[in-house]
Amino acid sequence: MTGIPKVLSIAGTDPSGGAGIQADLKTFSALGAYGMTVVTALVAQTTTGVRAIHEVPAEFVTQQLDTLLTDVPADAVKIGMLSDARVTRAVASALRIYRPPYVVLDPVMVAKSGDRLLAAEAVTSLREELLPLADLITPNLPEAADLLGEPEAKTLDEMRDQARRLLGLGVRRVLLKGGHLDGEECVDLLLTGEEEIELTAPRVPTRNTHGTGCTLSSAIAALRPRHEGWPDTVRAAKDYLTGALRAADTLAVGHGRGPVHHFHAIW
Ligand SMILES: Nc1ncnc2c1ncn2[C@@H]1O[C@H](COP(=O)(O)OP(=O)(O)OP(=O)(O)O)[C@@H](O)[C@H]1O
Ligand SMILES: Cc1ncc(CO)c(N)n1
Repeated sequence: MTGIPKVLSIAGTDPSGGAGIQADLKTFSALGAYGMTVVTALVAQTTTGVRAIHEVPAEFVTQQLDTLLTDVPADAVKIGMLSDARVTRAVASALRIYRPPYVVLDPVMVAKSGDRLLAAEAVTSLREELLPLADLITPNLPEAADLLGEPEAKTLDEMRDQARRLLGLGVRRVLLKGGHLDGEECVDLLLTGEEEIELTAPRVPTRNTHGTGCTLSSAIAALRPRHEGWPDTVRAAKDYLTGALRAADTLAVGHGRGPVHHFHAIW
């Protein structure tokens, strides 16, 4: 496409600015996209964890989506925290109506602090209604295990098997993130149905990793309209994230796991 891509994040909030919709907007701006948002939940959280969640009624999520998308079509959509099954279904129904060209689904379930961001009973709706509408899903290892109803992968080989089984659930492409495994490198696996690609980045020695998942999926959505294909886009997005992680220690935000630092990159 030509021009500036208009990219929509459908997600929850983070007042500390490190994760959720705030991280998504920072990522969109840093990568030269025009950011838009539909809020699914207000979350009282910071670098130390989640204190409370105030859910947005599903009807109001639909109202936000209709109001926005009848005026401004999105060139790409990133979906993050959905909170419950009704919101999940509301988002699925809007995707069927408005058919944005690229849909990146980060199946957010549990925050790094261990707090649930998606009701356990909503996993079925996520799997059955939303997964088939996504062009790419970006689960971490616990999320992949939950979607498959299996134990978490502990090795790269187990990751590969699970990524293949996720494709079997009817999703078009899977980026299985290996950030939770140990090792000097962070290896993610991209399965497109045609190719299986290992994406490797050096593990940045920092405890400031709040918002890595949000940043990666947003970077993919921001970059996809201007890149050739998914492998190219995902590589560029991972490079952006690694840079933001390397810059994380220049920030000193909060008493827990601090956020990554978004700066204006050349794309
Ligand atoms: N210390 C690190 N250095 C480099 N890359 C990392 C590091 N930690 C995570 N990553 C990368 O960050 C991305 C997100 O990985 P992770 O598996 O941590 O996702 P996540 O658990 O969904 O994140 P979040 O908790 O923010 O939702 C992946 O590409 C992963 O490889
Ligand atoms: C709103 C929100 N979305 C996603 C995450 C990822 O952990 C978070 N902490 N908060």
